Amino acid sequence: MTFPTIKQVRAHVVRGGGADYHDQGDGHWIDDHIATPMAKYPEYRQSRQSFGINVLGTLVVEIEAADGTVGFAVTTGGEPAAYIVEKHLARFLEGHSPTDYEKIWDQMYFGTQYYGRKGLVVNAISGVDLALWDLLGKLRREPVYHLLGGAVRDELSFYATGARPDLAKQMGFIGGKMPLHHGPAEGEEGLKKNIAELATMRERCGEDFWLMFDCWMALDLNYATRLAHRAKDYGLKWIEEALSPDDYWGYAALKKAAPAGMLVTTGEHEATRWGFRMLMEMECCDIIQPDVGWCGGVTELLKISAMADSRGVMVIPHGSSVYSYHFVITRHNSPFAEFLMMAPKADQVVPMFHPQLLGEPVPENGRLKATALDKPGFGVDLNPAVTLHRPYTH
Ligand SMILES: C[C@H](O)[C@H](O)CC(=O)C(=O)O
Ligand SMILES: [Mg+2]
Repeated sequence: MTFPTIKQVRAHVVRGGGADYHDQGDGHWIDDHIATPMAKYPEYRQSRQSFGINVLGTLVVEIEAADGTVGFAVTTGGEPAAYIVEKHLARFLEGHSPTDYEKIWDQMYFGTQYYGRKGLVVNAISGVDLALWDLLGKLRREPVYHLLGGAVRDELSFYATGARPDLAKQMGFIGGKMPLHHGPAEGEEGLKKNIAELATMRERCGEDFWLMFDCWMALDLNYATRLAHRAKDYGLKWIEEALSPDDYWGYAALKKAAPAGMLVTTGEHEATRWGFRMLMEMECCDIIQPDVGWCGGVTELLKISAMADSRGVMVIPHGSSVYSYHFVITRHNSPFAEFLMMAPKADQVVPMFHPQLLGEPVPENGRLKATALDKPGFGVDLNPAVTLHRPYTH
């Protein structure tokens, strides 16, 4: 069977929400005094945008085949990632078959290894990889989840990330992950406030609802251990990304020091099979949370997930919208998924990558049927109302 070869790869930049979900307007819960590694500087404590969390914007990668079919994907990376895609990665695709995604991934990774390996470059590689899977699905007229082995369950169930787990419970989600608002620089007072917020949510949500803290790399081992032990009284299910992603030793120690039954999770800022191998071999966590648009794309996630499965580690991707949904539905060791509440007050369900995608499915009553994914590729279109800017060509 012959497939049309890849004619052109294009990279665009878009501002305003979407895959760069931290790029929101004023008054959004996601930018309201959240603990970060920059919170030790008082001038950067109130707003993550103040230190540049949204500086990159969304990267849109389009891959056009010789027959005119276009696959696309969105991720974070903006203009610098667009440069890498156009000036460096495109050469490994154009003129080749879209079925050769293993070879293409290998060439993208090893062709950039001398300046890449993690972060922005792997975001760019992920964007290309996801656009390639979208193209393959469109050419084969099948949803990506069919190409990954098919659904292992009829529906996805979701926990919600946002400032209002109590509202998430009413909306049918299985749990609520709250941002941690105060880090070590705010001392004992801040720690008490964190615990008070958890206590309030436990009171409102009842005993059995999952409650988690997202610590966004903000803590040190001592603070994280103390937080975990105080949070145990309120049934905290997991403590997420407590430490720097480079501190594998700290995570291994935290996992040992955490109260029995409380899960330690991390990995949204980790990348590739080698990064996740480190997390797993060092026994850093109970759940790994690769972002599909940052870890290397679906091609790499398949390898990460197989490794995790063999060790009894769950893979619950960070955010990632449709790129997560098509993956999670195919994997036994990914029993549920994350839904990021992007409504400014976390009081209603809106598509995670709004407004960039058309047809982006959302959970109803905390669930999404596999059949909602039954469209070619990742099943979404680029919203024509969103302005694309192509800063580089090749
Ligand atoms: C809420 C967190 O600080 C962050 O914005 C999102 C995240 O880490 C997650 O969804 O997980
Ligand atoms: Mg997180």
